[in-house]
Amino acid sequence: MTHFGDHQVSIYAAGMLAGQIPAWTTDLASLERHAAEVLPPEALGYIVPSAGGGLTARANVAAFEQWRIVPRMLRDHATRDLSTEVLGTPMAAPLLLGPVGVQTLAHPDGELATARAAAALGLTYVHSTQAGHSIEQAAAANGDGQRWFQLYWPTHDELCESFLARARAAGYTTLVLTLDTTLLGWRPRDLDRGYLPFLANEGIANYTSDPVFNALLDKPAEEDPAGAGLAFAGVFPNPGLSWEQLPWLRERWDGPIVLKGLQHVDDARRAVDAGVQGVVVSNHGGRQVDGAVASLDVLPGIAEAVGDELTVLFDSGVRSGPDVLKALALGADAVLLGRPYLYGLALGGQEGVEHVLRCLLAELDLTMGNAGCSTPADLVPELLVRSPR
Ligand SMILES: Cc1cc2nc3c(=O)[nH]c(=O)nc-3n(C[C@H](O)[C@H](O)[C@H](O)COP(=O)(O)O)c2cc1C
Ligand SMILES: O=C(O)C(=O)c1ccccc1
Repeated sequence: MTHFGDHQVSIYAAGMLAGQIPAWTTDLASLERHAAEVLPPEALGYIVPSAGGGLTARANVAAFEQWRIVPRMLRDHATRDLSTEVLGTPMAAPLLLGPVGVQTLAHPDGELATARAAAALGLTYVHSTQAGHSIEQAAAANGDGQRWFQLYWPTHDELCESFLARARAAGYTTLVLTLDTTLLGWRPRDLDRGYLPFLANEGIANYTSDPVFNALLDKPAEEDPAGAGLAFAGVFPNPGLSWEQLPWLRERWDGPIVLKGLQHVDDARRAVDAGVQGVVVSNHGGRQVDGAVASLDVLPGIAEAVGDELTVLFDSGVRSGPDVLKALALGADAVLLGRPYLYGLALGGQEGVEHVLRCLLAELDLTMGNAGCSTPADLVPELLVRSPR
């Protein structure tokens, strides 16, 4: 049982008694501003912005504001327990570190720092296909921790099989198949800078550490980074994917499969028929379809349609403990965090990631307690009312 609130409060209480203030802000909403002060322009320009004019990214955050918590009183919450189990994976809290590519842009330790932070807090690390460190390196950093692998399904079957075999061998238990990025979205901030990390061989470590990928190259990646970048571009976009291909993947991965990026109830119903175990209701943090519906707005409908048959995860716009509470109350079994932990990574590597997670979990724990809730099972729709925006 983990009392994140007590833990965090005691850390800061001890610090305050010693006349210290925390190294970084505990106000997660302002983390982006702090990270912006330390991140190089390319990194900042890649991580922070979203597709188009940012309508969906803003809507994701704003959607949480229309839901308000109705705290309940005199419900003993002296003993609180945030722990849960999702698809057989034990979690200290219903929060995963979502798959984010190219974390080496934020900090040289990149995914290694994130995988270590996740393990230290008993949370699940999700390794991106676009990571700056390889499947095996991140697994070693994650150690005894819990880890899932996110797949961008390459157009090259043998490469896909190789990724799956490596992930399985390195102890990743669940496969997260991302469906919303078969083409990179229209991202003016990257386009205007003429910058894409992959062409500079940032974020293709899983590929350049793969024998099948390397066999596609004329020269080793170290000798010809541009060639490796182009070879990546030859296998990455996969707009031809369709539901008909899912059985192929199902046959090649014997653990749970989660489809990430669903926004429509009918797609969630098809996921049930496809024999997968879960979905992530997500619009990729607004980085793909600008103008897409806010992710939280479609969560209740999807949870109602498939919540009894599939594990329902959620991301896009989670910025605080109360946000996690709201997503769970609206039907999510757990949420994935995106940009906020990247800001922590930028500020302080592993410690920075841990700081963000501790703050978020402490705020969740304290908010739950003050609302009269002791466990994730207490987070039900009746805890919320809808207020005008
Ligand atoms: C810099 C960056 C890189 C990302 N890379 C991936 C990725 O490789 N695979 C993936 O499935 N999602 C990726 N995502 C999307 C996240 O998994 C997640 O859906 C999104 O960040 C959630 O929104 P939030 O940032 O508002 O929390 C990325 C997001 C960011 C910000
Ligand atoms: O930038 C992203 O959001 C992302 O998911 C991605 C997709 C392909 C290559 C690199 C990153």
